[in-house]
This record gives sequence, structure tokens and C-alpha cells, in this order.
Amino acid sequence: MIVVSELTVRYGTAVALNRVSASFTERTVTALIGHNGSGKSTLLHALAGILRPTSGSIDGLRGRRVAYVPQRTAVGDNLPLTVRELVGMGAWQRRGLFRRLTPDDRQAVEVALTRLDITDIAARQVGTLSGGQRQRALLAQALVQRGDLLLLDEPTTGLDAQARAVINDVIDEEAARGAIVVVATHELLDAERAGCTLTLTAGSLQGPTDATVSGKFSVSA
Ligand SMILES: Nc1ncnc2c1ncn2[C@@H]1O[C@H](COP(=O)(O)OP(=O)(O)OP(=O)(O)O)[C@@H](O)[C@H]1O
Repeated sequence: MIVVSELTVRYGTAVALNRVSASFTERTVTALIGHNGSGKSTLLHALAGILRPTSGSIDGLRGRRVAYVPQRTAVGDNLPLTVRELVGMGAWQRRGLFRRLTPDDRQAVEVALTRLDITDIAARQVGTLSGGQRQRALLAQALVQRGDLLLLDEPTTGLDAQARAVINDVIDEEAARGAIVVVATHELLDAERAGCTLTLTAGSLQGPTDATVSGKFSVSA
């Protein structure tokens, strides 16, 4: 379990997260919902360890393998990589940067491509992909990382029903495998599928703070 206590993040004088406390459990998908600017990405960044909180603590991260999938708009159009190469980069976290992929890694890449239904576009340059294709490639890369904490920033926003279904199925499978999964989303339908929903309003958490005690609860966005 990962336990966030009284987490505060400031950017300069602006408070992005204000004393947020919550817990995140294995085998559970937790949806983070809230308006633009409410702090969802900031909380994901703090959980991913790429942002140092101003105060408060996050316990349970030590020794955990984190797979973080940013909003797909954060990935440059000019990446000189094919989809297969992008997905293969997921193995680097396990092997070290720029190491050759082992046969095991290569198999994990092919399995991830199949699970996201993008084998047919594996040789395409990432910059030529549609939004939905790019999102699936990014998630495939995260699968290769075999993270036990999977963090996803708006993985289904703007995607068609088929792409959303593929992605939601993979998210559920990763939780069933035992991962802690946290998904920031604006899609209320996707939030409703989650085992747990946390709502952020202007950096503060609404509703019960210990999601594992209260189980599934729904709150307005
Ligand atoms: N690097 C930064 N510097 C200054 N302010 C920032 C920075 N990143 C985020 N913020 C501010 O922190 C607050 C929370 O932003 P955050 O990106 O976490 O929200 P969000 O809920 O993910 O929004 P969205 O739904 O638009 O992705 C916002 O007011 C935002 O403007």
C-alpha cells in the first residue's frame, strides 16, 4: 500500500496540492478526477517521484517499480523512433539505459504490442501516429516496464470507444496482476469503472481521505 499524508506541493507561491492524504492499494484502480488545474498531474508526479513535495510524506514507494505514462501531448512529435523502439525503451528501466534488449525483453515488447492491438503499426514512426495510437504505444511501453505502481495521466481522453475499451481492459488486467494503478481522468465513465475514486478540487481532496477504508465511493467532479 502507498500512503500519502498531508501532502502539499507549491509552485512558487501557488498551492497545487493542499494537505492531501490518501492511500492506494494493490489490485485496485484508483481514479483521480477533478477540474483542469485541480492537481491531478501534480499528485501523479509526486507519486512517480519526479516532483519533490513541499511538505508531507509518501510512504510505501521504496523498492517499488514505477511505470508512469504522461499525457500523450507531452511526447514530442519529432521523436525519431518507431513504435516498437518506443515500447522497447520500457525495458531500459529494468536493464539500464541503452542496454541491448534480451530475448525476454523482445518477447515482452511483442506481448505488449499485441495487448494494445498495435502490432500492425509497430514499424511506424511515433511522430506519424494518431492520438489514440500514440496513447496505446505509451501504455505498451509502461507494460514492458512491469511496474508495480502504474500511473496514467488521462489515458483515454479524446479517444474513440474501441481505443478506450482496449486501454481500460489493460488497466484492469494490470490491477488484477497485483499492481497499484492510479489514473487521472476527465472521463466519468472511466472513473466509474475504477475501484476507487478520489476527487481533487483546487488542490484539496474531497470526500473520505482513506479510500481503502471507505471502499468505492462516488463524488461529484
Ligand atoms: N510547473 C508548474 N509551475 C507552476 N504552476 C504549475 C506547474 N505545474 C502545474 N502548475 C499549477 O498547479 C496547479 C495544478 O496543476 P495540475 O497540472 O496538477 O492540474 P491537473 O488537475 O492535472 O490539470 P489538467 O486536468 O488540466 O491536466 C494548476 O494551478 C497549475 O497551473
